[in-house]
Order: sequence, then structure tokens, then C-alpha cells
Amino acid sequence: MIRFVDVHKSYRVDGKDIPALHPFSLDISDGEVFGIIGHSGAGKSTLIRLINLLERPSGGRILLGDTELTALSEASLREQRRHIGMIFQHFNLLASQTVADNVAFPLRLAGAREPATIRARVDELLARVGLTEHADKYPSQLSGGQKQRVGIARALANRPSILLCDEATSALDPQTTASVLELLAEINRELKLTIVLITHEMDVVRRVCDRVAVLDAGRIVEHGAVADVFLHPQHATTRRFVNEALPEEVAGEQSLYQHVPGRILRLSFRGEATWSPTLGRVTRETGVDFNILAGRVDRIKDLPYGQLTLAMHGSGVDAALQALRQAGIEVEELAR
Ligand SMILES: Nc1ncnc2c1ncn2[C@@H]1O[C@H](COP(=O)(O)OP(=O)(O)OP(=O)(O)O)[C@@H](O)[C@H]1O
Repeated sequence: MIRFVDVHKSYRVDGKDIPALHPFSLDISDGEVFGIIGHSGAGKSTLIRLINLLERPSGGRILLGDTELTALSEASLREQRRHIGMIFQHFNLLASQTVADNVAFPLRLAGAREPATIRARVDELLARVGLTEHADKYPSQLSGGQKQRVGIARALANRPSILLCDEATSALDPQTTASVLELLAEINRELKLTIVLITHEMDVVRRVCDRVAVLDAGRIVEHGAVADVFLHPQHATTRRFVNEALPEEVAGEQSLYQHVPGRILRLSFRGEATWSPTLGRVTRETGVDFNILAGRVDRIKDLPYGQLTLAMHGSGVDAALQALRQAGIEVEELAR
């Protein structure tokens, strides 16, 4: 468990303390993928760098399990940091060293000396990230996605229990982003390590995170399970992020439907409800008619979900909405 207790952080600029993170408390559970999303300047990098005390908090306590990081000596803190790996937006690889040597670097730093032992561990790590063939290349000979895979192998070298990802896919194209996120999800599943990632893209959160915190101007304005936050965003900032990840019709842009007759509804299906023919059954039973204005069926991590925007007609609409809700479908009325 990573635990923040009444933590806050200010930076001293021109003799004045400027708050970057207002006081907050937050728990991140072992083995989860936790996303922190926010616009530029919201405080994401500050927050993630507090976890390994690359930034020291101005107040409050940070704990890893039972260990209070904020109370440790420099030597003990160095030891604790071995349990925390980190990957970066711009990879931060050593340009003059081969892929294998980049991955070996933290092993040597931690005291490994035996070449055969180092080589065996590097081979294992490169196999995990799919770069066995590239061991003797230099970073300049790799694509962005391959560089980030080297970064991941390097971060895993000393078997950390926490992996911090600082905008790890922001410099990558969508397809490469998807494959790096898939690798992170696999690592989380198989090695059971906790992943904390910061991003400004809701789609990254949707694909890999279990829970998310939304940061806005140094405050956590919303946090919870990704499915809850994604399907029912409460705060204006969260809504903007979610809507960026959706076609505007599904996002429920009300102006789009001003001239559409009927009651405009958005239905959200989660899990098994996504696959059952509830809408057909309910409309038949209540005698209502509907037309589909927009829709999307996708996944939030491993959870299938669907969102449909409909116009519904007929005297049985209220009964239909009640039956849909009873069947576990979430219904919002956008306009009537
Ligand atoms: N070393 C520093 N000295 C002074 N101010 C800083 C320092 N680092 C960050 N800040 C300020 O703290 C606030 C939060 O910055 P932070 O980098 O944590 O945000 P962010 O959400 O990660 O932004 P970005 O996505 O642009 O990296 C900003 O106003 C920033 O200018």
C-alpha cells in the first residue's frame, strides 16, 4: 500500500511558496494500476515524484506499507528506492550504451558484479519486453516504442514492487501506445506489481487502470474505480477528459439533438449487461419505439461496456426506463 496522509507540496519561487499540491490523503493498493490524470501544470509529476521522494513533501507523511518514507535517513531511503522502478516520457536511456548495458545499469548500481549473472538477468528482462534480438543495438537504432521497452526492462531489473510511469506513452503514436500499455498490463498481471501512471489522456486510463484520481490545479477533484469515473464523471474537469475519449455524439452533446423528436436518453451497460438483449426485450414489452443516435461498445480494462444514445417515443417510455434500470442498465435523460 502506498499511503499519502495530509500531504502537500509547495515550491519556493522568488521567495514565495507557491502551492503545487494542496493537502490530500490517498491510498493506492498493492497490485493495482492507479492512474493520475490532469492537464499540464495540475501537479501530476509532483505527485508521482513524491512516491520515491524525488520531491520531498512540504508537509504530511508518505508510507510504503509500514515504512514511513518521509522519516527515513538518506541511506534507508536509497534502499527503499530499489523497490520502486520508474519509466519516463523521453525514456532517459544512456545513448552511448547498448540496450543490454542500459538494462544492466541498475543491476551494477545495486552491486551485481558477476558477468554471467548480469547477462542472464538482462536476457530474461529483454525476453519479457520482446527485445531479445536488439540487445547489442544502441538507443538511436530503436523506435520510440522499443526505447520505452528498454526503459521498462531497466525499471524492472531490481524486481521492484512499484512501477512509476511518468507520461510513459505521451511521445508514442496510438498503435505503439496500445502495445506499450498492453505490456504494462501484462507486467501488472504476471509480476503483481503496483503501477502508478500519470497521463493527460483518458484513453490511457481506460485501457489499463483499475482506479484513477483526477487532478485539477493541485487538488484531487475526483477519484474512484475507472468504470465509475468514466461512465459517470462528476467534476467538470473529469467530464472534459472523458468526453475527449468519446465521440461527441456519445458524450451527449445536447445541442446535437435539439431537433430530434422523442426523449433523448443515454444508456450505459457494464459487464454482462453489455451482451444481453435487454433493450429489445424492454421495448417490445412496453411498446416503445426508439432510434439509435450514437453508440459505442468497448472495454474499460477488462470490463466490457456500452453506451448508446437513443431517441425514445411512445406512452410507455417511463415504464421502459424503469425496466431498463431494473435490469442494471444506467439511464440518463439528456433532453425531452
Ligand atoms: N521545481 C519547481 N520549481 C517551481 N515550481 C515548480 C517546480 N516543479 C513544478 N512546479 C510548478 O508546480 C505546478 C505543478 O507542476 P507539475 O510539473 O507537477 O504538473 P504536471 O501536471 O506534471 O504538468 P505537466 O503535464 O506539464 O508536466 C506547476 O505550476 C509548476 O509550474
